[in-house]
Amino acid sequence: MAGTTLYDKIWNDHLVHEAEDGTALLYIDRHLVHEVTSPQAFEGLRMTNRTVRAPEKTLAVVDHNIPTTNRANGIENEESRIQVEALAKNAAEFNVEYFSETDNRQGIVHIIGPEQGFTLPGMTIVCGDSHTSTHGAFGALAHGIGTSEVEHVLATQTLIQKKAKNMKVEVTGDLGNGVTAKDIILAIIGEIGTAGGTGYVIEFCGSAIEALSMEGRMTVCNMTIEGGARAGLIAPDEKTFEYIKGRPKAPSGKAWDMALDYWKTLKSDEDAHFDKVITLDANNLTPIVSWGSSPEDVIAVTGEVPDPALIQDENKRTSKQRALDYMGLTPGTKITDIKIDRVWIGSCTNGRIEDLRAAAKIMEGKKIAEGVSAMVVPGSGLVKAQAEKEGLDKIFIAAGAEWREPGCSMCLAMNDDRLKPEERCASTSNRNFEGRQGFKGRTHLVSPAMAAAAGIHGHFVDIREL
Ligand SMILES: CC(C)[C@H](C(=O)O)[C@@H](O)C(=O)O
Ligand code: SF4
Repeated sequence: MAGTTLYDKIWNDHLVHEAEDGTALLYIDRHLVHEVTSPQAFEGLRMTNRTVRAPEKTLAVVDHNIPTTNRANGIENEESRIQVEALAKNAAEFNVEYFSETDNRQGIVHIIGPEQGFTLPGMTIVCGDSHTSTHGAFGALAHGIGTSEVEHVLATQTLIQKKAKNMKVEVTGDLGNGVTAKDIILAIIGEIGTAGGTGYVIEFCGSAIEALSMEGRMTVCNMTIEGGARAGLIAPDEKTFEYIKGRPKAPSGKAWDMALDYWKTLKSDEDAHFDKVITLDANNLTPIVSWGSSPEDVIAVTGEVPDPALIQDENKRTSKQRALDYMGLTPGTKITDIKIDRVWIGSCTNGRIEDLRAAAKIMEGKKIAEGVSAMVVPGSGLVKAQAEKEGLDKIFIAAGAEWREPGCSMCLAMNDDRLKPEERCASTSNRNFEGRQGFKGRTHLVSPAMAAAAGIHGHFVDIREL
């Protein structure tokens, strides 16, 4: 019999029951909760007189709706305010630990989990949020769930699931200068398409993945969902253990040693069976810019806006033509000739300290181009504090960028941070859907260094040539 994959192992270790048709009940180790997808779930518990089964395995935080300036003034938008107030009330009533907007540990849910040592290898981790795949960077099985499932997990600490298939994405070779984790995952999505991972859990491996920092690995796993996969994961190694050690919620003492023994077993067997294997050579990768309204619409910074007329499939041709119209772009335009109006640096994809360092390195001693405005939003209060300790905030401010309070912000524009119609933005986030960053706003997905450089020059530039 063939060996098992990392996904198989975590699955088997959490299987409570499996019905004949393959429907399974999985034990859930960690449940992260935010204000958008939890109100009805808590309401459901209340109506049926239930409690939260394992409050110590549940952690709540506000991130999507909170303002990134003047928090003391409260939230003007009524819908946002109600959601935030509901989470505070629900967390108190159901005894769940809660990071409010005044807590310095507050931040984007997928940034604070790892930061607190709440996210650990080998665990099953869920959250009512699609980018829960981020936590897979630690060798955890982590994915998003819907609000009714949030209620189910709150009440039972289990989840009904069907097993996905195994896909391996191996990234061989080494990344060149100026090419980052963001470019790896954009290239992968460009290759497999937004439906390429449907029905699979992806394990990322290979020398270029191993060489990434934990921050970089989180960037890769974060966007797995944009490739359609259920989850993405990376086998834990010394870097993973090093990152976790000493974090507030990580095990310590004897429990640490025991955990470490277990974590070291968390890898796919040599002879494990994968249903699909994809290989990419990191040496061939370049900095990437998205040109359309789907994360699969990507091209090298050295390239040109593609011509949809050349696409054979009619539906695809029409949809890509529409994307170009929406983006206000003409086929054949050099990517480096595209001028931008805004720069947005942040999100659960690229709002960690390493991302801010990369952006600051480019902006240091420079000024944001005339007519361009830039905003830097740290992913958490702790990222913000660390950045300020390193003086990164001063670099951003001196360059003319705004330095904000942590949250999702203009990644999806649920607060006041949004693009105006037809404004063009170099953004470090993960989705470039129509209207994602504001009504008729135009999003180009890039790495933090690429976003910063576009801000300085007023158009996209190849950071390898700076
Ligand atoms: C609001 C939330 C449910 C949503 C998600 O699931 O991902 C958001 O975080 C996003 O990025 O679009
Ligand atoms: S930062 Fe963006 S992608 Fe991440 S959870 Fe918030 S809205 Fe979703």
